[in-house]
Amino acid sequence: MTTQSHSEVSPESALKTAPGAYLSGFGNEFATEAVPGALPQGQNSPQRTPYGLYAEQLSGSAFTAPRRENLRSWLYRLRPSAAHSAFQPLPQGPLRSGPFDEVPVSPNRLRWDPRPAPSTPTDFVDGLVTYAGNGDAGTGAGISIHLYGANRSMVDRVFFDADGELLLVPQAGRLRLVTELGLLELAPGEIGVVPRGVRFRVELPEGQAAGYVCENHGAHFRLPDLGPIGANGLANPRDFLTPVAAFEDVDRPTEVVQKFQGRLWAARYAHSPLDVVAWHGNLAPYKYELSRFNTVNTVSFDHPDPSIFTVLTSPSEVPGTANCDFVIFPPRWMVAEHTFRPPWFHRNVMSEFMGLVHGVYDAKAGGFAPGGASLHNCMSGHGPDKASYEQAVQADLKPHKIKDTLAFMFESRWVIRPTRLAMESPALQPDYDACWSGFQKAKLP
Ligand SMILES: O=C(O)Cc1cc(O)ccc1O
Ligand SMILES: [Fe+2]
Repeated sequence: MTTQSHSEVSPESALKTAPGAYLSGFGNEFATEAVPGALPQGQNSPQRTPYGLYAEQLSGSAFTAPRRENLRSWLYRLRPSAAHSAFQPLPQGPLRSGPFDEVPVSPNRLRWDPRPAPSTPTDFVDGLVTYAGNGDAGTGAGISIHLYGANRSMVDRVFFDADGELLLVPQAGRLRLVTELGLLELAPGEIGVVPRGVRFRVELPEGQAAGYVCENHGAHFRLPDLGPIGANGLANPRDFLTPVAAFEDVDRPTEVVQKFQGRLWAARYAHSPLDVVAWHGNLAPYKYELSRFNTVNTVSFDHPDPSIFTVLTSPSEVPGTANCDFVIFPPRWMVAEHTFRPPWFHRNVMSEFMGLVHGVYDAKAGGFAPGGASLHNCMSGHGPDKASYEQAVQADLKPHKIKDTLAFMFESRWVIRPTRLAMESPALQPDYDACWSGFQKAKLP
């Protein structure tokens, strides 16, 4: 158990915590208290809790889900989170959820330039723009893919997502997520996951930030099985970090915004709801530094399918066929002999949405910029652009390190359907197909 002093107050918010204090491990049963003695011992719901804190169970799975799937935490807070007025609808803005049927889904390969930074004051919630998705938040399947661009911290405003867990992939600017369960600080190169329903405020220590969000409506993200890789490798459990308990005791009115069935709703609280003094359980936010990924790949010839780069997976009910895989293309040595080393041409049944945190992706010599995105849906032919292809077939196959790059993919068993906003965005590249034109015909003897 971790305990902390009540007196360490971060200057930016009234959060009582030791900054950067995390508990390590994936999916562990954690127990943490920001005030000594706040966590009840031996039971979850005593008649009288320590200090009169309010006990609340937050569940992330059905009560009766198998143990492996079962997620819940017990929160001990200054006030019940039930104490609020009615939620009122907010304007819809550019946020969407499934069913994604605003525009006919295109079979074309699509690619977007980075979004320009917002020109008006925009916080994380206002800065979320939905590009694509599948499934339906209401039926617990599929994903929604958003990009965010923000230039101000949320102030007296807190967000939670009733439609799914949020996988955040920062691309520019650090994020400080002040969550009900503690402080999660994220920088580009790291990812964070906030469970469904967990309230949080996003502060921007650098004044601006941009990145990607996968909102997962399906089974929660977990580590993939390793099969013949063995007991270690890829993302190792101990590198996942969950914040220790931290709370703020703030009596200013706070707007709590929730995303519920694709729409935003807001309610007033008389106080900050980030007032959880202690908690225990296995449902909590976590972060992961992607440079910790233990990359496994060929030491002979060819390269395995990119599933070898899976960081987290959200399974569907069909074995091995994910609702969503989060896959990265990290820096790594290329040593394959007599091999075309970049991604080959392929047409896949799974659909692929890609983003780039920094650097250059080895299948695209141009046009795929950090902060941009691409979408290759079920059965669409894609792979190296002409420039990458020509370079790779001529390359001297010495061991070569792919450095200073970080691309990623949200891959799904269901077609990823773009929104109207994405299809009508000026950032949508009209000439993406051209990167595969002009290939020389193969010459038969
Ligand atoms: O489309 C992509 O660039 C991702 C990808 C990489 C690879 O090496 C094989 C298949 C695949 O979808
Ligand atoms: Fe692909």
